[in-house]
Amino acid sequence: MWSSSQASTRGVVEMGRVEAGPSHFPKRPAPRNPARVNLSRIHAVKPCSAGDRSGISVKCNLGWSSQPSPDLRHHFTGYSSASEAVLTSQSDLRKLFVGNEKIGVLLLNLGGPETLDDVQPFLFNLFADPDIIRLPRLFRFLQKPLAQFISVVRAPKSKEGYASIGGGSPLRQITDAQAEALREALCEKDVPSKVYVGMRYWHPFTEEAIEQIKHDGITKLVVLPLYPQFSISTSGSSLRLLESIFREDEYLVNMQHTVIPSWYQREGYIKAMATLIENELKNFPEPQKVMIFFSAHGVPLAYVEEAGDPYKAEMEECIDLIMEELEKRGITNPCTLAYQVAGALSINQIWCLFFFY
Ligand SMILES: C=CC1=C(C)c2cc3[nH]c(cc4nc(cc5[nH]c(cc1n2)c(C)c5CCC(=O)O)C(CCC(=O)O)=C4C)c(C)c3C=C
Ligand SMILES: [Fe+2]
Repeated sequence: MWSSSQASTRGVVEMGRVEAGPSHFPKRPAPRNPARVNLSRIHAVKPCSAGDRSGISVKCNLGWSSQPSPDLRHHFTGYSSASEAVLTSQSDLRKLFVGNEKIGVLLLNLGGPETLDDVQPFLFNLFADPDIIRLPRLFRFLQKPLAQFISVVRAPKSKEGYASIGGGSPLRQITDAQAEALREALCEKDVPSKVYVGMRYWHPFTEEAIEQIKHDGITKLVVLPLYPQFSISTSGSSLRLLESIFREDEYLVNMQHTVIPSWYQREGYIKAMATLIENELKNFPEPQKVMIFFSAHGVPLAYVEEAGDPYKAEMEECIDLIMEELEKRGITNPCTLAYQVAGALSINQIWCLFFFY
């Protein structure tokens, strides 16, 4: 059941419009004491009215209050009880109906080149994203030429990396497997749903997934970025794109939808991470003497310090939770966290690049 305390916690999301741009981020770190939010408890759904063309609204772990009006609490409650349908195959859409509703889940991810020939165009898409390379307003017209330049320069090094892991990114395959596992799990919970994959920078593009969602006549959509922690450069970028697609589209604006902006604090995730570490430690002759080294992707300092990106705070809190879980299991190893060099480029670094090449 919905309660006001749940509604004001992190991860409880109200949808109707996506507001994922940096300008919407409060300039403070994410609050501590996260709530463990259950997917089956998504309740704060705000349908868009026909007149509301503003897209999707993410009331997320950024400390915004998300008090749904009482009549909106019921939007998802019918799902588990009303689902007589048994979904046996993604393609059998007749079995997707729950009452009069067809439920979809859209998994968002980065995407990756599938072959070495894809590397340069993939990099172009990535660097053309203003959430990855942020240029001052005056220089925005340079975004695409710059993306072309950097992608061509970067491609040989990137190709080496992808060649060393078999000639392409495994991300599509892994994400497809996650989608199928999620579909099966939802089916077992009597929530037959179709699960879509929308990548930001390579196939299947988010736009392609959205076309499929419309074609399938989905009436309720859950949007789940596959990044456990929220960052402007990852989930934020995908949600911002989604916002622009929704804003332009009558069908989507009228479709009920909800977003899970981050899920790093979910019990299942924390326990899974702890189990991975616990099992890995067993490979050492003296496990208690091992330092646990967490390696996270870096993001530009300005995102965290100026735009209020909650990524660093969420990452550190996530690690605290994993370490607490390990402690409960009697594992008290020391740990450290390092951020990999963020590829993000500031305008100064871009000038250096031009100068250097
Ligand atoms: C240039 C800026 C970049 C920022 C900011 C950034 C943030 C960021 N990225 C991930 C996760 C992944 N990134 C991946 C590839 C990748 N990322 C960048 C640049 C930035 N990332 C580049 C140039 C590339 C291409 C590879 C390369 O040339 O090094 C991937 C791999 C995708 C795949 O092919 O499977 C992931 C995963 C996070 C989590 C993040 C911020 C939090
Ligand atoms: Fe990246």
